[in-house]
Amino acid sequence: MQGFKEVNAPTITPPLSQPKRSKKRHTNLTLDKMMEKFLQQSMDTDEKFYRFEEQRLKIEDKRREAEHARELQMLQMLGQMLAGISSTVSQRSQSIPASPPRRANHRSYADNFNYNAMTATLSPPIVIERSFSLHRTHTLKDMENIFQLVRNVIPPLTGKKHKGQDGRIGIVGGCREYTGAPYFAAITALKVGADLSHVFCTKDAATVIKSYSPELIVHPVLDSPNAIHEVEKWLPRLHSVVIGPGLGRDEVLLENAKGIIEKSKVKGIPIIIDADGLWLISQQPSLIQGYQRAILTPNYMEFSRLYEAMLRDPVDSSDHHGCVLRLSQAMGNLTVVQKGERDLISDGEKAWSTVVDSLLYKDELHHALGSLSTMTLLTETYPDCEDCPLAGKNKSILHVLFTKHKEKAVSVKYFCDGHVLVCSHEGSSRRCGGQGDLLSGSLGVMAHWAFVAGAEKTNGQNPFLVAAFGACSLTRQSNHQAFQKFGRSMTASDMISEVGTAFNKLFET
Ligand SMILES: NC(=O)C1=CN([C@@H]2O[C@H](COP(=O)(O)OP(=O)(O)OC[C@H]3O[C@@H](n4cnc5c(N)ncnc54)[C@H](OP(=O)(O)O)[C@@H]3O)[C@@H](O)[C@H]2O)[C@@H](O)CC1
Ligand SMILES: Nc1ncnc2c1ncn2[C@@H]1O[C@H](COP(=O)(O)OP(=O)(O)OP(=O)(O)O)[C@@H](O)[C@H]1O
Repeated sequence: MQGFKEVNAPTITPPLSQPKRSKKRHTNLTLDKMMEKFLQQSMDTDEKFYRFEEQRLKIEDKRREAEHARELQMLQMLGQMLAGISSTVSQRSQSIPASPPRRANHRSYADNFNYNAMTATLSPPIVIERSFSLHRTHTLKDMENIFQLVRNVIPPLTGKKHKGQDGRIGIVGGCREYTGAPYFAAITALKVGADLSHVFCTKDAATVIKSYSPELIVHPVLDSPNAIHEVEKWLPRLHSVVIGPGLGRDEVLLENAKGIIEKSKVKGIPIIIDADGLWLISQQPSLIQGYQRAILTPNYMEFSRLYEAMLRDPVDSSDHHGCVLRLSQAMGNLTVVQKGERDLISDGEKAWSTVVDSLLYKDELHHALGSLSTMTLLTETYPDCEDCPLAGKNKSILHVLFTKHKEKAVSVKYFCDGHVLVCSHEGSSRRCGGQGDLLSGSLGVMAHWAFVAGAEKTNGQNPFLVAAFGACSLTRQSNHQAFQKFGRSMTASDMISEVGTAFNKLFET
């Protein structure tokens, strides 16, 4: 009260002539009125304040709604994108602006999509990441990205190098029956750009192979009693070994090849396993299982053999991508190149994609991701996730982590089929023998190049995937060029003559 009087003192002017009592009454009346007035003013002010506050909240709500709608829209885009990917067989058609690579894990592929910048700062950001298409198909831009990674790992030709620096490759194979295969692989390695190419073969194959080419260094040791030791002596000088072309199935030779693989693993040398080397692996997978510097290059037959040995199931002909992925995983994430009409390449890595959001309510989330009909809820156990409305979808995997009150999804993750890189570069319909040997020889060189190039050159990606893509496209391009010239009479030797120009066409631009 005291404060009230003081505050209002200047407005009170009681008449001086009035008796004390009535003056008091008058004063009381005035005070009552003033009190009433004050209360009224106070109420008005409060009302004004609340009206203003209400308006402010409305605006805030609208802003949130708009933001929310934007985020929902983005999730829908994601849904459409994934639905498109799973249903499209020939062309991926998104043209989402790529931001600097943001990898879901250390192996995920280029062109990750990061929508961070598209989200407002007021809400926790939505992050949609997807690793490089490594899925069914690629846009031209995606393909160009991988070609660029291959180009990055090719060592420049300079006057400062000495012989051997650009690659010393060993081919383990060549027996009485098969002399062409190791020759094709070894000469291709040279034509691609290796400096030295060694062939470790049996005694009776050696002279024949030497007669094909003076460029090759041929060691007639593979059937000698101390074969493993003889090859081991050379291993410190080799950058990679290709095991299998023309090796045959002789028990002694396979046993020696096994010993060479073991010695190479100890030295950490990249190993490419092809042809009869794959036969050996399908008998004893543990020999190479888990050695991630190995690349397996099976044709369809070799792939089936290995798949059945590892997964105890026949190949699922309706899911080639999944089979390649599973075989690679079963082998401990080795790089697998399944050769064929389209070469399928995988290191078994799955690509996590993530959507993070704190605004989406369950039903909205369900709606937004409704088009992800090819997805499955990840069966990871999140305590708050059991009544997730997205459960039961098939194919890829999704996990949703709700807040404590199960109202808002704070984290959504889905998963693509995994990394399956497809090389469908144009080759030809000619299927003469020896093309796989060209591939393994060129892969021997490219695996070394990519391996030593470092993560910066491969954009942090698995160098063996980059090498495999490079070797597959080169083989197919050589095939294409040779077929243009020779048609049905084209042979592996004709392809070898094209390796140089094919290489220039693809990589020296
Ligand atoms: N000039 C040389 O010296 C050359 C030597 N070479 C060397 O020969 C060795 C053995 O190699 P490989 O491929 O013939 O043996 P392997 O895997 O047992 O196949 C056997 C049978 O499997 C089938 N088949 C094959 N591919 C298939 C496919 N894609 N899709 C479906 N089926 C397929 C086909 O069966 P068919 O159709 O005859 O019934 C085939 O006959 C090895 O050391 C290699 O390096 C070669 O490099 C060539 C040049
Ligand atoms: N149907 C096809 N169409 C186009 N290219 C193909 C086809 N099949 C295989 N290729 C290409 O030929 C290359 C060799 O694959 P192929 O299946 O002939 O290997 P392989 O049987 O191991 O060969 P090799 O005769 O040397 O043992 C692969 O890189 C692949 O790109």
